[in-house]
Amino acid sequence: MGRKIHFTKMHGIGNDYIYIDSSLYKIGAPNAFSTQWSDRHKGIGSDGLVLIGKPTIGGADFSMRIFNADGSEAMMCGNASRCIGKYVYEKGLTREKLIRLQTLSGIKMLDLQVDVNDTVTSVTVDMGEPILDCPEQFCPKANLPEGTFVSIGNPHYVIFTDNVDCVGVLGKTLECHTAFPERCNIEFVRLNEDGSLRTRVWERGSGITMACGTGACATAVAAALTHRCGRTSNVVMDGGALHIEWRETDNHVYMTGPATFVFEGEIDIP
Ligand SMILES: N[C@@H](CCC[C@H](N)C(=O)O)C(=O)O
Repeated sequence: MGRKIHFTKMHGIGNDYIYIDSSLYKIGAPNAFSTQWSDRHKGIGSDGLVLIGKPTIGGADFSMRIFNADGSEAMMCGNASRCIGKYVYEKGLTREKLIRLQTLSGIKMLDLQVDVNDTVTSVTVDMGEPILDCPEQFCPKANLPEGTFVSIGNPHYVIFTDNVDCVGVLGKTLECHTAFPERCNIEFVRLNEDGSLRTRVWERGSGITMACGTGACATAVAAALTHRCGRTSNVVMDGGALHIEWRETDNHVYMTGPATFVFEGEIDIP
């Protein structure tokens, strides 16, 4: 017999996901549900599905699993991490403002900024250390535009170009390029006159999205490595901006930005 489950739609500067408290429901086939529910015509409409659960390891308060719109599971999601911080605090699942989130890429610390009305206005996420080594099978001689590979829980290839709108033409081809055996998220970036970084992103498994948190971190790291910026920068994506700091003292990347509730609903599952 079918049942109804409660979901919450949230976005982080336009990167929208369906959030489900998986401690309340058993979601047997999250990959298939992500594809079905993400459909913007026949489903709820989103860039993917996020399950918020109890941690399965010590030292964490909550856990996150993130599925792209094509059903593939990712190791990490920057925008969803911030949304989870707002979700667990404002829905009363915790009173803590420092939250340890278990992800497939390790435990991430969320630092919530809360106003006098007890509303979470922004969240800073310690995204950990960037990994700059290319994947083992990466073939530098492959026919790729020049770019910088940065992994920050998931893989990104950052291309500096004046024409960031080529995301629609090149994104899919580069995501699935033979240089990236596990596919890749692709960022097209232009340095603005004010020093900010205008970025358009093609996400592995979801296509063009309005923003990508890990993509913003990868962009900032690539810009610092190539001396286009210092160690702090504002990354401006289609849906808004994130502040990124690649801290010298611990080599960690810190991402700060908002998180927003959109609506709540119920959906039938078999
Ligand atoms: N939107 C995310 C990243 C989601 C996963 C990515 N598409 C992948 O497959 O690696 C973010 O905000 O970081």
